[in-house]
Amino acid sequence: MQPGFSILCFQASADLPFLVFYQRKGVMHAAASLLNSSNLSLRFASQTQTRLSPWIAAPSSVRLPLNRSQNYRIALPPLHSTVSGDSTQPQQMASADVKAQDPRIAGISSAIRVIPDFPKPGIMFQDITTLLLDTKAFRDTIDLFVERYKDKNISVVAGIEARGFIFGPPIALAIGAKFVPMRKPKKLPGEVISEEYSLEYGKDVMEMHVGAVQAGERALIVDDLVATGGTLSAAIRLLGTSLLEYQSVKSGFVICMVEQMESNVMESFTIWN
Ligand SMILES: O=P(O)(O)OC[C@H]1O[C@H](OP(=O)(O)OP(=O)(O)O)[C@H](O)[C@@H]1O
Ligand SMILES: Nc1ncnc2[nH]cnc12
Repeated sequence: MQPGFSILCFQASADLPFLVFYQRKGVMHAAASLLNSSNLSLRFASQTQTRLSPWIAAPSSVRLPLNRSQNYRIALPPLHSTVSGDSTQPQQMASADVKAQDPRIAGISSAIRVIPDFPKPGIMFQDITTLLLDTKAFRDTIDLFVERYKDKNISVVAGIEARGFIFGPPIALAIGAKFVPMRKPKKLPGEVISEEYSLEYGKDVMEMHVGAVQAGERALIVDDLVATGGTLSAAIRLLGTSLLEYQSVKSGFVICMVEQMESNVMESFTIWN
């Protein structure tokens, strides 16, 4: 697996160039655009390019796995980050990946041990415990996200159990946000809201405390890896938000920047409170 880094930006306001992120028949699709605020551009796979906005030139080199039964715990192809000199020209995105990557990303990628056939044959397990032993790579991972999000008015970092609990809190502290755990069922003692999501065999549930996030807050969701995207999608639904941005290193270290849309989310949070 090659090292990679990606940012997906999801439309939440009219003035932000966007990526498209959607699910259809259980398949997660994504397509990339530019982030005008940061001069970062990116590319990402789409399996249904015809559904994208016409000016989005979605590359075909990277694609998300089709479904969990096919790919659960099988490593994703790398995602690539790029730097664009002119983020006002989204049509240039497809050729922008010739630009330099952040040099820290290769170190982060190589610090993640890949274990074939764990926990079962055919699976390339991305073991982030080796990255945790490498203080530079660990710090670089946190720094990458902190640098990107420190001035984005984020008030909530939500970490997905369990590995999001490792990377979320240092990011939260560094950007001055609170940390909210998104837990497996029956772990949280207070009143919870729940979101069910599909697993390879059957379903699972993710929970968070009612009142942990208030209407109108802007949140990041942190996890170490996207495989099928089912976990991440459930976290997004749980926050009741509209995804703004999704950022990952290698096949992992996911961050979603989410912001509530006026239409339905605020009512939902009011009800929870
Ligand atoms: O994109 P998906 O197909 O949903 O898979 C990604 C999820 O799988 C892993 O967690 P896991 O469920 O293994 O739990 P753990 O972190 O507690 O080991 C990983 O940390 C993500 O949360
Ligand atoms: N390939 C993978 N490596 C580590 N954790 C995972 N969770 C789901 N797929 C995984």
